[in-house]
Amino acid sequence: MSDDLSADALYYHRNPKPGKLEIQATKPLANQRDLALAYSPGVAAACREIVRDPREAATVTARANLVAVISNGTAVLGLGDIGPLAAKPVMEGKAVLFKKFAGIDVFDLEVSEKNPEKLIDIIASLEPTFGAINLEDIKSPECFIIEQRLKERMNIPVFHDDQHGTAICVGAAVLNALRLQNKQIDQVKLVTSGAGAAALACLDLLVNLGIAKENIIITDSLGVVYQGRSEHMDPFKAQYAVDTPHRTLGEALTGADIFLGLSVAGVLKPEMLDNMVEEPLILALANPVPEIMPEEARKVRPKAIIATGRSDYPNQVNNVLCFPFIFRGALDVGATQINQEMRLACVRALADLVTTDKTNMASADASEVLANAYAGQELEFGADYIIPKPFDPRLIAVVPPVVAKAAMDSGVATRPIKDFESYNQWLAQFMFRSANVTKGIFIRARENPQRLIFSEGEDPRVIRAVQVLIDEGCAKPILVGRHKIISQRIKQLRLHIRPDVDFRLIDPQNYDRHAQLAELYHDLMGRRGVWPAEADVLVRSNTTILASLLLHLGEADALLAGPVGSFAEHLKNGLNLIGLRDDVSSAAAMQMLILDEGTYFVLDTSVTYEPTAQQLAEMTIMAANEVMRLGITPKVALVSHSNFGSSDTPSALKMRQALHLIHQMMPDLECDGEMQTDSALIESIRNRLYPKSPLRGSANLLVMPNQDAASITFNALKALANGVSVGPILLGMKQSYHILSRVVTTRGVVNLSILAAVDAQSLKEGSR
Ligand SMILES: NC(=O)C1=CN([C@@H]2O[C@H](COP(=O)(O)OP(=O)(O)OC[C@H]3O[C@@H](n4cnc5c(N)ncnc54)[C@H](OP(=O)(O)O)[C@@H]3O)[C@@H](O)[C@H]2O)C=CC1
Ligand SMILES: CC(=O)C(=O)O
Ligand SMILES: [Mg+2]
Repeated sequence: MSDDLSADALYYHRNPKPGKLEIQATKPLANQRDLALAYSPGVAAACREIVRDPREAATVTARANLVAVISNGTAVLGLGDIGPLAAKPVMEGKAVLFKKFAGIDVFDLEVSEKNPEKLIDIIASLEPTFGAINLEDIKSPECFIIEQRLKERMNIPVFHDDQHGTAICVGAAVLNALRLQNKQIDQVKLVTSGAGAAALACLDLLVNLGIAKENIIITDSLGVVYQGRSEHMDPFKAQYAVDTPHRTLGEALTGADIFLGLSVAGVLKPEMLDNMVEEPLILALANPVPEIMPEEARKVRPKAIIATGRSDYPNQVNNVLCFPFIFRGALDVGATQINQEMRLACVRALADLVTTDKTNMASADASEVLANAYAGQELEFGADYIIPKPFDPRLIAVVPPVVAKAAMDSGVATRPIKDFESYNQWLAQFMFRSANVTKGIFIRARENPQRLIFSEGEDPRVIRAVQVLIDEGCAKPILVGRHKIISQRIKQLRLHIRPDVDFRLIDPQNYDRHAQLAELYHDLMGRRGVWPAEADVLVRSNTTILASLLLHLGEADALLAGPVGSFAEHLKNGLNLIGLRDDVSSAAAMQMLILDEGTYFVLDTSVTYEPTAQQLAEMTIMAANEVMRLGITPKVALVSHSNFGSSDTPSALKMRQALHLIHQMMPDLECDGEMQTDSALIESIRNRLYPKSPLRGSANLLVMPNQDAASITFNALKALANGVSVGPILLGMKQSYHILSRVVTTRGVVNLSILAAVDAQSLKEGSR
């Protein structure tokens, strides 16, 4: 490791707080009442519930989502027996990976105990605390016995990551590499460096996948493990001892197709590669430094496929690709073990993710996240891409469901999943934080798919989003754009939607209705200074105008303008050609903001610069109805610099008047004001100022006195609190007309599209 990387790593671990994780409460603990619920006396109710039925531990404690990462520090990475204390950074690392990639909570437990019997007793006694056990960096051969005995004793999954997590990733990499090299698995010769936990488990799985045992030679710190060797042997190594004249790694590699290194740094010398076939597969997986550096191997075997355990080279074969996702699937069905069926399902899912252009629930927008995360890297199945990348957001969507299914089919699931569609939607939240909030909208959009017209149909984000909408069955898209460009982009993005089959395509360069639409445009705009000749030019050149006219004619149910062009320009077209609802005097834009603390809405970020009290009241009612449509109960605060009449500035008076109007227009709405933002969000502060406020808990819809306040608040919250936004949701238009922002992602297009679809449905049903 370079001195620079070491220094950076130490800085990373030390700042801003020592270590990599902390515990966070998931429930409020702000007052006497919370204390009574969380702790004595209320907590006793939860205890009694578990006494009544132990399965309730999964509903009243964090256990079902809690994994123990346990090590005694005897085989830490390739650093050897450095002890449990020095192993702690690695275990904290595993913990944060579990959380980051799969939302699983972990306690890392470094145990100072080398005696297998005692360690087994210690770990077995932890069963009440955890939903599963991940053993880590425990040396062989003890690890085999420890795992086996714990599996027998415990009724929760026990998984030795260095064995099975590694084996699963190696299995997927080998299958894909052999496919590229056009080699049959039962014909290849494999040699290991290492005969420990990881190596032997990989071999067990590879034999299961078809490698012939007689084609394997294993080597350890003493060289080849041959039949008859007595020194430094154990029964686990002995299973792979072969009758061979070779005694060294170099000799053993003669004619070998695969080198599998799970030992220590630098043991594979370049000259040893001369003995291998011309196109070998070199898996040099020791961490942090591999058995051979890829550039050295490449000099001797230029056609080799090379993988390491590191993230700074292509083909990172590392168990991080497996453990978060296999545990997610196992925990979600309450599996009592992680068995071979589940492991094989995981191998296939990892291999397929790279080789198959498979569409899954969120593939098209997930691909954009993947492409952005690995900008500039080749993500086409090939010698430098045989295994998924750790930040591939599809892993969480694809692996847990197949693992869960395998657990159910093999009879080890205690809480089988009944509805995989909902489960998939739930998993999507790990890829996209908005997924949990929008899940109900997806379902509604799918019930009655609407015709959504996209005026910028050539934009890659729109094309990807259309793929998702079609895969999800939630819309009948219409794209405005040049046929040739859209077809090319579909191909470049490796999507599978077909123009004129899966979606309607309107090519403005080859459209026979320009004259008719130009006349309509002139009819609508003739008294606003648009001449017939101009109408003709605008309809031909401005796709938002063309799409708006089709929406006006009822040939589409909803329109998504942008993401090219300014919000103001698109809004102007919408107001001109679609117009406002009869009962409102202006439109408004609401942003949804998803933060760790919850989901909030901010109004009006982009339309009316200085709304009147009447306009504020109208937009609040529209916004509250929209929030309800999302399945969330609106709790409205009219925010201000003034707190319940503490100031009589024009702005404070305006908010008070707006409140008065809202009470008249929608008496049941939980709404109060004017108040400062902290009073709006924190009930205890509000209670000190005005305990009789009808608003309870935290407000979730913040109505701002003007556009500056709304825009500033929204952007500050989004930036500082790492928020995800959905919007702007345009309110008040006569038809479902929405505007995509210039910086929108594919997921953002999908989200606004389904909101637009549901808006169109409500319009048809007369419920908005
Ligand atoms: N990329 C990945 O995802 C993973 C990589 N690994 C890496 O694999 C390696 C082994 O881990 P693990 O199996 O858990 O540890 P173990 O302690 O169980 O096994 C280590 C093995 O390496 C062998 N070894 C040690 N020194 C040499 C040497 N000089 N020449 C040849 N072999 C040697 C040992 O030989 P002996 O039996 O003679 O003592 C033993 O067989 C580590 O580098 C680890 O980082 C592990 C898990 C996952
Ligand atoms: C990756 C891992 O678990 C190891 O190197 O031990
Ligand atoms: Mg490990």
